[in-house]
Amino acid sequence: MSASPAISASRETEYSTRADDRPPVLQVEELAICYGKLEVCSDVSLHVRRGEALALIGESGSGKSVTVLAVTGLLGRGGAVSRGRVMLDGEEISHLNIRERRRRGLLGRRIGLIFQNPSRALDPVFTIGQQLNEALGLTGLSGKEALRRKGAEWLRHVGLPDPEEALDRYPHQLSGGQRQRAMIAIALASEPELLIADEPTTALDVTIQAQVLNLIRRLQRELNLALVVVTHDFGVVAAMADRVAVMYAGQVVETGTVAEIINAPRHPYTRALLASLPTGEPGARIAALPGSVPSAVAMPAGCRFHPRCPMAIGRCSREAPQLQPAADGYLLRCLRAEEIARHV
Ligand SMILES: Nc1ncnc2c1ncn2[C@@H]1O[C@H](COP(=O)(O)OP(=O)(O)OP(=O)(O)O)[C@@H](O)[C@H]1O
Repeated sequence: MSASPAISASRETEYSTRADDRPPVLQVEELAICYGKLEVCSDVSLHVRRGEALALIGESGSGKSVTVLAVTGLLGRGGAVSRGRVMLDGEEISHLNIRERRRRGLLGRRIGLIFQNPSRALDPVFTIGQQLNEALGLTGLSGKEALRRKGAEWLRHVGLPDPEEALDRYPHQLSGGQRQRAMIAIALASEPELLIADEPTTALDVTIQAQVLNLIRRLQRELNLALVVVTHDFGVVAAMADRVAVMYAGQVVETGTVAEIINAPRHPYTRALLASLPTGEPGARIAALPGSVPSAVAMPAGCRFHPRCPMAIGRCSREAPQLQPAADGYLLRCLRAEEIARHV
């Protein structure tokens, strides 16, 4: 029996335009990404609207970071989009080089970035105020006093104590949590429409993580931003997102609302990921997921997850499943989707 027809991109488009006539802020359609001849992502489709937060989740090596790098145009040496499209507000941007992206204000201006490590994102030789000024300048704001006033306002917005004073500080004069807050202020000061947060709290102390997650979520809602948050942590998904795209081996394997994915996951990979979380109950056993994500040089034939899948049958090693609608707005990539649906 053959696999179902490839419909991922068209279905993503169909679903994404049903509820709201405006194009999504970000729409990624059947994206493939190569480094040299190596295809590290081969079929990524997702979208996010204004006021909505989408989490990208998957184990290390599943392709989350390269997907957001392709969106920002920062794939680096040898990296390129080889198929598919990235659309920002309905305009295709996948083919634009860095110079053209800068000219159109895509980097920093329309797409804000929050990285895992603020020390890498902040420039150590400039004060927080100077770095805020650069972002504010992108909105057309000018004049020393106006910039200072607005800069302090942003630092107050992200909860930095003594915002006026913090403007004159260098990054190394702030604590880790404060640096992360300053980076968030700088990312938002240019008033982007899309905010991308790649593992935004992994480098922070556990006690600070929840505060920073809450801050990003609050600002995303207040500013009605489209947010893509990259994580390997279902706690972050639950705290931050409206919808989730689960990635495995360079593909989206399941996408739906947070409630659908966390309460009633259908893909065997998502189920295994959730089953491997500690429950907190004393003596509870963790069902660990055996094996690891295959590398791009040794991608299994058929379903990429089949060697690790507890539900795999013969055809899973031969047929490559497509991302299919399993319910309204809910997409699943599994050859056994219908059987699974009967048991949900
Ligand atoms: N610069 C690069 N050159 C070649 N291959 C790369 C490069 N960057 C990433 N890859 C490959 O792309 C695949 C996806 O990697 P990616 O970093 O996107 O995964 P991830 O899901 O973000 O993992 P992590 O959670 O560890 O960041 C991996 O197989 C990785 O080895």
